Amino acid sequence: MDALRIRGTGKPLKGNVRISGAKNAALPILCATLLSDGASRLRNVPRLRDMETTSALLRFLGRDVSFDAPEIHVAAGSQVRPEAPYELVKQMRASVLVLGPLLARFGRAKVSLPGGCAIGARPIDQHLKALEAMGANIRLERGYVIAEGPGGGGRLRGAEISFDLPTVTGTENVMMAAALAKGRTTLVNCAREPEVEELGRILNKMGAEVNGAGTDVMHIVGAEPGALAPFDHAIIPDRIEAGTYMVAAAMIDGGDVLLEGAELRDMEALAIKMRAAGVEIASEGQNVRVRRNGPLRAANITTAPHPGFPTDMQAQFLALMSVARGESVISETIFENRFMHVPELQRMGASVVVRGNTAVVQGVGKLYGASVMATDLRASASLVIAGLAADEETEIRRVYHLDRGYECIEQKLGGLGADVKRVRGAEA
Ligand SMILES: CC(=O)N[C@H]1[C@@H](OP(=O)(O)OP(=O)(O)OC[C@H]2O[C@@H](n3ccc(=O)[nH]c3=O)[C@H](O)[C@@H]2O)O[C@H](CO)[C@@H](O)[C@@H]1O
Ligand SMILES: C=C(OP(=O)(O)O)C(=O)O
Repeated sequence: MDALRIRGTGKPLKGNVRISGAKNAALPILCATLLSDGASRLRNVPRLRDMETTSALLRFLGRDVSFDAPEIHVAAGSQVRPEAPYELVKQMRASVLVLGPLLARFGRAKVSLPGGCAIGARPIDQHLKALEAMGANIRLERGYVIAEGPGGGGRLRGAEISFDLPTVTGTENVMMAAALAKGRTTLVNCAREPEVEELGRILNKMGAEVNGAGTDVMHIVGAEPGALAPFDHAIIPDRIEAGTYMVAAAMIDGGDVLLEGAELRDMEALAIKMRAAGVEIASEGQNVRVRRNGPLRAANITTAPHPGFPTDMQAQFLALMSVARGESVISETIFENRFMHVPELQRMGASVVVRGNTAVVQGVGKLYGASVMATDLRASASLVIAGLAADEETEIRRVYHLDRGYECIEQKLGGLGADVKRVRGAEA
């Protein structure tokens, strides 16, 4: 397994970094290609393990996929197998996003339950409840969701659905199902993430009628069977990757980084907290400038669905607060087990106490390089960020988590002056 070695140079990050396309936008959009035949082209796709996994899944389902980053081409193959096996789903929970499109398009789907993961249980009851409201018959058997359209494989019908809580992939799954359902679907209490809005744009490009994507109420009029068209689309920038570099730039006084192609509009909650901590954040044309000039102040955050503070930035912000002046309180309200980075950051000298869903961080003057273990994607990112500001060497093991979500991280950080090396086949 690969590891990353970071030598803390004490020097602030400086320079430009290009932000890649958004992983969490590309995933549902790739699944939306199942709704039509013909050849779709997706541009600005990041070179990530999750994109490889999705390509493998689409191939398994019978699609012809060629992935040559930053483009993916998907075309209909000769046969369809509406089944997502455990082997692929366990590598990436977002594989569950094939459920809605398969069911809507082919009248049936068999998709492995994703199972629990490091950050929480992550049930999919809201996805299933909504599809049932659209007429699907769903049963769980031997770890699989087995779903059929009404009357043993018929067409889903539009419905009125109110989610018990805003779920990102749940909203996306149901949007794709509604895009081919008969009649009109109303979705209430939808997730409002920019990636959901982006999926709405794609479905409209394909010929469905989606209104309100990006707000909490959506109306979708399904297209007739066979009427959705393939698409050509460039993915929006990855706000979580951008946010991660924003935090990295602020770790050491004097940091000055231009995030090329980042969209500040999608990162307001983070930017406000960064400014409260004393970091300058401003749009510069199509880019975002991050500058730290002076001490960092403690700031409290509470994660919340968009437009609130993103849970996917909590670990990185906590790493930042570990070197700020004073006490900050970090509350995680989305996932029940998303402080896995804390014990590793403690090994590096961070002073953090976790009680339930809250972490209280006392900023320290210095972090120390250590051997640490990545446990999930964003936890890994927080360890990288801490390693930048630590003395001597930090070795981060199990970087495969990081490779799910950060394209060329060692090159990108290297371009900003950091000393980061990948060690192939390091001890697990
Ligand atoms: C591929 C992708 O886009 N992943 C993102 C997506 O994950 P994902 O879509 O899995 O996260 P959700 O928005 O569904 O989860 C939000 C909360 O709802 C709960 N829940 C969800 C569905 C359900 O049927 N029942 C239920 O109880 C979850 O356990 C969690 O507590 O949104 C998360 C929250 O912003 C991000 O951290 C992930 O990076
Ligand atoms: C949790 C994440 O991804 P996933 O939903 O694919 O696990 C993430 O992107 O931070």
